Amino acid sequence: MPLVAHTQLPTFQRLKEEGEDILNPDRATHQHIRELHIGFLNIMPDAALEATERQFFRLVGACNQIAQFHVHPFTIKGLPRSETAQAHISQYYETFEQLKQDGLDALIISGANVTHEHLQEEDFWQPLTEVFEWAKQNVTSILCSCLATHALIQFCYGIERTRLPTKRWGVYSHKVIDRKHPLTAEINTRFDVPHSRFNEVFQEDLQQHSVKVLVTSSEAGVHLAVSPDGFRIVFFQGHPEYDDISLLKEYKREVMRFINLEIDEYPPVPVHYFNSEAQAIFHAYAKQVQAAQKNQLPIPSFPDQEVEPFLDNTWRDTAKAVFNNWLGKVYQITNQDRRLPFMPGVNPDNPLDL
Ligand SMILES: CC(C)(COP(=O)(O)OP(=O)(O)OC[C@H]1O[C@@H](n2cnc3c(N)ncnc32)[C@H](O)[C@@H]1OP(=O)(O)O)[C@@H](O)C(=O)NCCC(=O)NCCSC(=O)CCC(=O)O
Ligand SMILES: N[C@@H](CCO)C(=O)O
Repeated sequence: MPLVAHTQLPTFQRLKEEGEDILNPDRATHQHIRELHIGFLNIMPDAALEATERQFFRLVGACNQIAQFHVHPFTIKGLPRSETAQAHISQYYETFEQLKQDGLDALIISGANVTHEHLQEEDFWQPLTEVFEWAKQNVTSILCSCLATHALIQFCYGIERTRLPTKRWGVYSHKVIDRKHPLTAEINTRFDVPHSRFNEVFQEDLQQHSVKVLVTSSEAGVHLAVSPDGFRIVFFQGHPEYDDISLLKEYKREVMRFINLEIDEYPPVPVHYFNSEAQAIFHAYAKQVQAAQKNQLPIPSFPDQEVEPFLDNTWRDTAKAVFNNWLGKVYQITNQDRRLPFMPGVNPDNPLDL
């Protein structure tokens, strides 16, 4: 929540010049205080459906303890769903139709699993672009994670993602390259983010289309970027929402695929994620698995519980800070009527007046 410049203290002016959010007393007394309504389009596969819900709800809830947030989960057609997942959706999710009528201040779109070579061949492509088309006109800002980022970058700017020779998988160090942008204001200038993807969109391609790149990693590429208007679409290529154990679960899935003879090579570990103790445990486990296979003995169970105490979360604080900046800015410019994206006087082509 922004500071109110309730006196002439020079610090207010100085901070304002540095880009800090400072409200003048008149604006502060006339602000229409209300709750924020955030849509959450969950397109993750069944196994991660509820974990992903928790991750994004947690980020929204934990980023700011003062404002009130209503998060509205919904999904789209074109994704395979088990009976259990479908029952969960039917019981607890809202419909896009209803949300269109009620209005949203912000929209989060999760990552997804893909099965086709080109994103436009996925069954969920058309429904996803329908949500996006509506949100672009009616929602103050849309935040996309990983696959949603790839899909919307393709849809908006015609940039197709590129398949990487090996999966980008691990926890990577990042640097803020635009320290003036309100999304990166007052956050750590170097911080970690998990990535988990076979594909990438590149900084030069984004910049050629005037997409503003804010945070990059020398090893993992772009993490955070915004649409040319500076705010209306926020792109995350990494997964700042991941739990401490999310990459461990993905690693376990890959090892299980090896054990079940679905892949030929024992999977590599996600990089910069396991410390030396955890790596030693997994190194020993890989040897045990391969020896058991060779000698046709029972496969020892995966040592996840042994490893869990060694896992660190080195990304969540910054993830919360970015979310807080994002939702704070949404609040400052959204209309009192939640069906309208902007207050009077806000320029949709440059809503933050950058
Ligand atoms: C890795 C798995 C398969 C693990 O799921 P499993 O059901 O096997 O897990 P499990 O070991 O049986 O454990 C079940 C418990 O763990 C929780 N759990 C499951 N997945 C979790 C996760 N990712 N993070 C944290 N917790 C998780 C469950 O809610 C459940 O908790 P309770 O028991 O407490 O209820 C899943 O998480 C998954 O499918 N992840 C999504 C991977 C993915 O498709 N990502 C795409 C995004 S990547 C992208 O968008 C770009 C794609 C690209 O470009 O390549
Ligand atoms: N953007 C509004 C808050 C939401 O009603 C204001 O600043 O008055």
